[in-house]
Amino acid sequence: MEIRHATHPRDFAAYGPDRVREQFLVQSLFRDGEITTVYTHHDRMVIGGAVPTPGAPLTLDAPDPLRAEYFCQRRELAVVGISGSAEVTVDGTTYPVGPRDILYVGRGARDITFAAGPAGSATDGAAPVLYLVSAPAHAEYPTALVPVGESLTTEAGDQAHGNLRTVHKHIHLDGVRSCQLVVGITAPQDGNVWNSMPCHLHDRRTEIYLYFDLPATERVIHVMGEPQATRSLVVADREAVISPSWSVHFGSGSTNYAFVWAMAGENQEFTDMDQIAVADLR
Ligand SMILES: O=C[C@H](O)[C@@H](O)CC(=O)C(=O)O
Ligand SMILES: [Zn+2]
Repeated sequence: MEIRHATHPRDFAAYGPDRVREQFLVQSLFRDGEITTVYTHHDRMVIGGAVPTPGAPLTLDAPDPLRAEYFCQRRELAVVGISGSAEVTVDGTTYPVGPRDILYVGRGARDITFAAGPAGSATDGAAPVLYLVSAPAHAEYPTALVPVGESLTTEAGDQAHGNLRTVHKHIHLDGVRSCQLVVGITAPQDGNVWNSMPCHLHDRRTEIYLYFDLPATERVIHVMGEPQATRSLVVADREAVISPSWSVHFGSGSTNYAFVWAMAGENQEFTDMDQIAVADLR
C-alpha cells in the first residue's frame, strides 16, 4: 500500500510540475491479477484497483498500514465497475458489478472477493476492472448495489459552455447511505469536454476523481489548487487525482470521457459547495 501524505496549500504553491504529479496524481492503479491500494492522509481516504482474471478471484486483505484484522473493520468501501463484468462477493452474497454500477460495502464486512463475471456476460467485452474507494466509518450501513440505471441521474451544464454532462449519484444522502462516502459518476455528453465547470470548493470534504473511458491517445487537463493559484496536470485514462479540501477540481478533455467522483469528510451535503466564478480563477 502506497502512502500519500497531506499537503498545505502554501507548500503546494512552491511545488514544481513533477512534485504536483508525485503528490496528487495516482497512476498504475490497475494491474492484471492484482489489487493495488493507495492511502491518502487527506481525510484518510483509500483508493484502489482490482483486476481479477478469469478463474482467479482476488481477496481484499487489510494492508499492513491499516493495522486492522480485515479491510472493513473500521472502514466502508465503494466498489465501482469501470469496465467488463465482475462478481463481488461480500460475506457470502454475490453482486454482479458492471460498468458504472457501484456496490457500497458497509463497515464490518469481513470477506470481500472480486471475480471475473461469467464467461459471455461481459457487457462491453472487456476484462473486468474495478475501482475501490474507502473512508473510515463510525457505524455500519447495509451493503447495497446501485446499478447505474438506479442511480439518481441529472444533467448539468449546457452545450454553449461545452460542459453538458450527465451526473449519476449512487451513494449519497437521498440514496444508498454511508457514514462518509458520497460517490457517483459524471460523464460529459458527446461534443462536451468540461467537468465541474464553473468550479467549486468544499472545505469540509476531500474529493478524488478517477478518469476513465478516455481513449489511450487522449488526455484530460485537470486543474487543482486554490482558486487564485491554479495548476494543471495532464491526466490519462484510469488515472486518479486527489483533491485536498482547499483545492478546486475541474478539467477539460481532448475529447469526452467519464469520471468517478468520491468525497469524504465533515459532511455529506452534495450541495454544500462554494461556487467560484470563472472570471475569479487565476
Ligand atoms: O462536489 C461534487 C463533485 O465535484 C462532482 O460531483 C462534480 C461533478 O461531477 C460535476 O459537476 O461535473
Ligand atoms: Zn467537488
